[in-house]
Amino acid sequence: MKDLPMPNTPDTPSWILNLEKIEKDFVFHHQQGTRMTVFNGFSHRFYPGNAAILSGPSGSGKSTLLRMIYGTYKTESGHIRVRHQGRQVDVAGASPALIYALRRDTIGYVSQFLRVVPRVSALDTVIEPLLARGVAPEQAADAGRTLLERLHIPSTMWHLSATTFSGGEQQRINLARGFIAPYPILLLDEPTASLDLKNRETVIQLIMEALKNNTCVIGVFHDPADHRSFADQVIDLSTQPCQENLPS
Ligand SMILES: Nc1ncnc2c1ncn2[C@@H]1O[C@H](COP(=O)(O)OP(=O)(O)OP(=O)(O)O)[C@@H](O)[C@H]1O
Repeated sequence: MKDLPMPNTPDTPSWILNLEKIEKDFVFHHQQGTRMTVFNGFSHRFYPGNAAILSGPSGSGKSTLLRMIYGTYKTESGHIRVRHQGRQVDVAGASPALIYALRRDTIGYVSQFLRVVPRVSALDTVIEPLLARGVAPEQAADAGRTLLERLHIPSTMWHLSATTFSGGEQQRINLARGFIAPYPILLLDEPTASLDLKNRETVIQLIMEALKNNTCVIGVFHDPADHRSFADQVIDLSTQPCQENLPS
């Protein structure tokens, strides 16, 4: 798919992410080809410095939408247009190289669970996104230590692999990794689910700082207090059809 240059005119769109008529089905080949439609022509525009919360009942497609924007799930049809390094690109149909570049420079993602790598220290896990951008290791390590301190991970744990960390500790490593590099778009999938009050407050602070830096934050948060504290808009996905279509 060809990338479009960003038009440099007064009409330049101010959106950072533009979902156009996206469709997503899951097909269960081992169950007589049962097809489940999660998105059926969903469109929405997202803006820099804006926080959007995805809401809707369990199964309405909140995580699926984040994974489609991040390029983890394929989009059946429609477009996921992103402003990336002065160009307009489409995640739907993007090459693996473009997905890699988008994830390095433009779209950050904090999933519900940390993918723990054995024998890699917590600090190295956290600073990897900065190293991928060419930041000097000592500068990256300083930034990593600052974030780990803010998220109350004791310094005695920084050089251990997160394999044996508790669920909440792993989630904080995941958050530190997600917030260490600035991204124009930051996707957060229930990032505060297993955190205590003190750490939840730190995460809200980090989100507010990202918003001030013009990041567009799109997230799933179940606590209405989170919605009130920073959300500019709540997008209700419950109106999206979630249907099972048996093959005829
Ligand atoms: N990889 C997959 N294969 C098959 N079905 C999937 C897959 N991922 C998601 N689904 C289905 O898509 C629907 C939406 O799932 P999703 O996880 O996006 O919902 P959600 O709104 O995030 O739910 P929750 O609030 O429970 O986390 C669900 O019915 C789910 O079973």
